[in-house]
Amino acid sequence: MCGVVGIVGRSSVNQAIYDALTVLQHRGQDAAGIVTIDEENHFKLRKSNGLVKDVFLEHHMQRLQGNMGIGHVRYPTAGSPSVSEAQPFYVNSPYGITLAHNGNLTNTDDLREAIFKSAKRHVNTTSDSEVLLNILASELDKFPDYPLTADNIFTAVSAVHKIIKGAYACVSMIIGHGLVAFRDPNGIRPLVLGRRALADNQFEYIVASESVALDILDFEFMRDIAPGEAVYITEDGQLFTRQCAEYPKYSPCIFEYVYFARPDSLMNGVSVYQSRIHMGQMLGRKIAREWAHLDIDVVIPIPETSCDAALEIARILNKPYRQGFVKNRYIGRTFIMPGQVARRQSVRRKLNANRIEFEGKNVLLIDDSIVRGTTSEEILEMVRSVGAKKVYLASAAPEVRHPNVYGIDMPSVNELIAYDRNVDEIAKKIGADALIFQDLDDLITAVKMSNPNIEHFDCSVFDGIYVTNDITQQYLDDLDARRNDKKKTRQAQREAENLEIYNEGQ
Ligand SMILES: O=P(O)(O)OC[C@H]1O[C@H](OP(=O)(O)OP(=O)(O)O)[C@H](O)[C@@H]1O
Ligand SMILES: NC(=O)CC[C@H](N)C(=O)O
Ligand SMILES: [Mg+2]
Repeated sequence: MCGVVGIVGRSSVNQAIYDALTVLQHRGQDAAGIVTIDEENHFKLRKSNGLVKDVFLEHHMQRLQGNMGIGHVRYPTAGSPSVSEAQPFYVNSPYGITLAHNGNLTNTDDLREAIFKSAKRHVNTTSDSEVLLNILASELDKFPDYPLTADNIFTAVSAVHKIIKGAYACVSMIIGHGLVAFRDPNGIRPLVLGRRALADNQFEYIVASESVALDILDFEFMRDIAPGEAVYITEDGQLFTRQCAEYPKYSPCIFEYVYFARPDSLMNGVSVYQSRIHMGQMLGRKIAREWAHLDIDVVIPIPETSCDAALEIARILNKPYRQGFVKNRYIGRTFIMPGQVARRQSVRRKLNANRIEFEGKNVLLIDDSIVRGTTSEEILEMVRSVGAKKVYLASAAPEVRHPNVYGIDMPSVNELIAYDRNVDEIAKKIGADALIFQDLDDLITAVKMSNPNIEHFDCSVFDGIYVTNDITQQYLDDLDARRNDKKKTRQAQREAENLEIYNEGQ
């Protein structure tokens, strides 16, 4: 679930983009990149594998000159984790274009072949995002006159919408023009628009995955970019917007609210924090209904994402809420780590149980979701070892039983703990005395409470319904074969020394 940002400013944007990426870090921990356009109309690019704080050293920042730029934090969901697939990507024709992408395309193989045949474009990596950039470039190339008009650019985005499938929230820059951002017709991945007034009543603009990036940079939140909509901000700060999809349909990914997004973000008119409070209310009521016979001493969240829901559950059950785990603040998110060994080890290093809260007690542990079961299995072992009597577990999301194809790296049903298991079997595997999941209808209600206008969500990981209508069993089988954990580990070793054609240096 990567994070993207783009700024069209009136002074240097390097530090602002860096700061935005630090608050989008929770969306991708594997690689980071920034590209700016300097005074001489040259792209200045720095990207590499690693966290934002490690990728950009002072000399890189000094080189990232210019008043316009885009940035990316990566959580790989297609291609390889090699540094050559870190973003933003660059193509030199037409004009020079760079692009950063959050999401995942579902017809990449066809597109790769088609773009080679139709436009003789060779895509040198296995990244879906680089294919996307080449499709956009090829559509922009169809207009003979320079410079491109806003109308040309929107026509190109409309064509892109017709050609590509899947999830995409993109920021892009075209030399001599400005910044272009667009969101797929289902609005699966988030994208927001903001502005900051200058003394002369002109505006600087920002586009970002989450509104938290606007907050910390003192940009005013204008609105979500609509599904299918494109935004074009010229280098001198003129804003153009247009709906470029024929049939846009709001279907945001519900897992953003469950886990991915920061609670202080506002997304599709819904406060992520408030949606988690509502998830806690719905689940709390279900627990009160179905577990009245259980003797619960204390409610304890498994940090960090579940804390907001857990507090509400404790309130509804009228039980004490306790911070039973201490989280190591220097360890990132476990779920978005690339391999199972790393995920398992990092749960241990990240969370430690406070014996005093567990010894001799019947505890109700709350997590926002149980996906592979890595966290729950480790945690259950841990709390037993510090003397918990009975351990009950509740998940603020329903059972995850289907792969994700839209930018969450869950390619293989066999890696999902709820696949082919009922709740009792999952409880047994995890080692819980009792286990309860949120109902999907309740989860949807919880998120919709803040914005009833959203008619539909992408809930594919829970119900197996893919909003792009193009996902076949064959596609899922191929995805599994290509991206399951074992396969990725082998690929990472092989790709480690891949050539970095476009990277400007260390
Ligand atoms: O069942 P699993 O496969 O373990 O995945 C689910 C867990 O992973 C996430 O935590 P993570 O540590 O990534 O981040 P957090 O600190 O934001 O909770 C999520 O919040 C669950 O705790
Ligand atoms: N999670 C994402 O948004 C990933 C973007 C893109 N598919 C990549 O793998 O780089
Ligand atoms: Mg967690």
